Amino acid sequence: MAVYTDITEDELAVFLADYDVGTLLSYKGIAEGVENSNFLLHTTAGSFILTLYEKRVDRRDLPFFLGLMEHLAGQGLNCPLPIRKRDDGVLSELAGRPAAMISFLEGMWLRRPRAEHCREVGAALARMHVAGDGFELGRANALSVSGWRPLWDMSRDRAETVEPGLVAEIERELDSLEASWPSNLPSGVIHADLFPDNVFFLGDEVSGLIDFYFACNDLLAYDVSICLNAWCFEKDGSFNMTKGMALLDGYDSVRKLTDAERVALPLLARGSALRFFLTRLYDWLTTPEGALVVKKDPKEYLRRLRFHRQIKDAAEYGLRETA
Ligand SMILES: Nc1ncnc2c1ncn2[C@@H]1O[C@H](COP(=O)(O)OP(=O)(O)O)[C@@H](O)[C@H]1O
Ligand SMILES: N[C@@H](CCOP(=O)(O)O)C(=O)O
Repeated sequence: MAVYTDITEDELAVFLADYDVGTLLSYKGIAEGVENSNFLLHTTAGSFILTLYEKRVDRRDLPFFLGLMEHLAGQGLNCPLPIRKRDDGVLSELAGRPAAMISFLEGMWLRRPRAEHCREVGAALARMHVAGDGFELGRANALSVSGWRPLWDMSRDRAETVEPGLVAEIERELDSLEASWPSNLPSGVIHADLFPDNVFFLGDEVSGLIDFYFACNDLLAYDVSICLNAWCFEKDGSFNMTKGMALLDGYDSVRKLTDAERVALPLLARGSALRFFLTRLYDWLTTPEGALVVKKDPKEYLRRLRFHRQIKDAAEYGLRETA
């Protein structure tokens, strides 16, 4: 589910009066998503997504997220375009929440992506990295290395209920990552959550990227490692090297990874596996039973983290030698 805040037709009519989007024909809540409340609106001018930003989104970040989508769309990337109000602003308020409308993208996300889709995603990620160049606003990544220990501290006391021995293992991992995390790799605007549910396809081609609400400035190759984690493991937990190769080839076809990025990839993949493990662990331990949100299994990312620890060279992900 992701309709935490419901809206009435009357509230919506008042909200829409600030926009030049024709007359409302219908609206409905969208069940998918985790963070915010989303509605699909049909008006005489077309289809739109209305998002009410919920408590985990800091409203001070909204100009970055909305400005970024506008910048990327302006660079030709297929992503939602925030709809401007009559007064030219993009941010509004509805039912006591910050709210915005963005353009509706056609397509659907793939439940069972294949290697050719991974190639497409790699290329789309690289296009986003290139398109992000020149975006004038900045946002630090609260979920990078300096954010992991505070996040862990919020779950630490109950972590062993998930798996005995976890406290010692995660503390060793944090010590190791904190001591060796790179800072001198190419950086820029990253999506930071480019999971299959945030990439739309029409047929076998990417039709759009959505959900920029974790986007920030960070290492570009960290974003690549997030995609390796999110796209290239099978349901049984095994890494699919064909998918890894396709994703990295796709990325390289648009933006070549530097030698330093290639060397750092296993370390970055450990970090990104830990990042999703930690947020899932927190949600796992704090989401009340019976809540309508689907809890994601933290152990899935613990297994990935353990896998990456064994990797000595990015060639094991399918990364080819540079020509
Ligand atoms: N621009 C868009 N065009 C079409 N559908 C969208 C768009 N943005 C969001 N959606 C729909 O809303 C769902 C939730 O959006 P998402 O941004 O992932 O929410 P959350 O940030 O709450 O996780 C998506 O899975 C998709 O079905
Ligand atoms: N991709 C994250 C959770 C964030 O969900 P989203 O619906 O905002 O993409 C995970 O899988 O842990």
